[in-house]
Amino acid sequence: MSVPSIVLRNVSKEYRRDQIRVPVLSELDLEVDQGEFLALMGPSGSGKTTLLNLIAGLDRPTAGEVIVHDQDIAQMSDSAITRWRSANVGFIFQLYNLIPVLSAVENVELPLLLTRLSRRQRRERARTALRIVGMEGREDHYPRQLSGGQEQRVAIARAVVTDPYLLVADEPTGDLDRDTAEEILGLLELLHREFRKTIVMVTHDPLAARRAGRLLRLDKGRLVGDSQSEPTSSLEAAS
Ligand SMILES: Nc1ncnc2c1ncn2[C@@H]1O[C@H](COP(=O)(O)OP(=O)(O)OP(=O)(O)O)[C@@H](O)[C@H]1O
Repeated sequence: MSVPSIVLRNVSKEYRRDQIRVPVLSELDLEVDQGEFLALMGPSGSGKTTLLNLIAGLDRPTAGEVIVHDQDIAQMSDSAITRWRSANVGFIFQLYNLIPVLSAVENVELPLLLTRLSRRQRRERARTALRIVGMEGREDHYPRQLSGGQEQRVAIARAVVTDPYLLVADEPTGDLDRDTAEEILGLLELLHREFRKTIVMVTHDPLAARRAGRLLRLDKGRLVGDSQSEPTSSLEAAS
């Protein structure tokens, strides 16, 4: 069961602003097992989003290796990494990032435009994804007609519609009230438990972090803690 699917070895990341080097992550080692649900916490500016972007192949380290399923994604060409990302990673953001002029089902279909699926197959898959996140019957609604929690459900459907093995979530409940946040966390748990998705979630919310199987803390670009949190069993919110 504990097969590391993501391995970061001696990873450092710095940005350059004008001539000034801004070190963000330093000599970081991390293993994430296949099917693990990992939460990342830490003060603002500690490098959480930077680390998430490296894991998801959105950015490259300045030094070190980022090995995902035995491939060093830091060494891939830009086009290879784009293909890899669209097949393997689903993204969930704090502010949902839905396209306002597209309906729920059209938003969910977007990642499938890069595949060879027919229009009909795309629509079918998008409907299935919406059903899984509890949005059956809302396929033709536009984002402005949905609540924040419903928008996030649609965004999660869009993240899973290509059946990626990895979901990265950056503050997925940051803009939601407590009850809605719990529903969204229940949905992430469902995807983790029932669909065996590996999930890496950045959060400032200790209650959200507790839903994950493991919690890591970043401080000034270094991983400072590694604790098992108590998994919860509330799947009812997603049913
Ligand atoms: N593209 C960039 N160019 C230059 N500096 C950057 C860039 N992206 C991030 N940084 C800097 O890297 C540091 C870490 O940023 P990051 O967004 O990873 O932190 P974070 O822990 O996710 O913060 P928050 O909790 O506020 O979202 C910050 O000092 C930020 O200003």
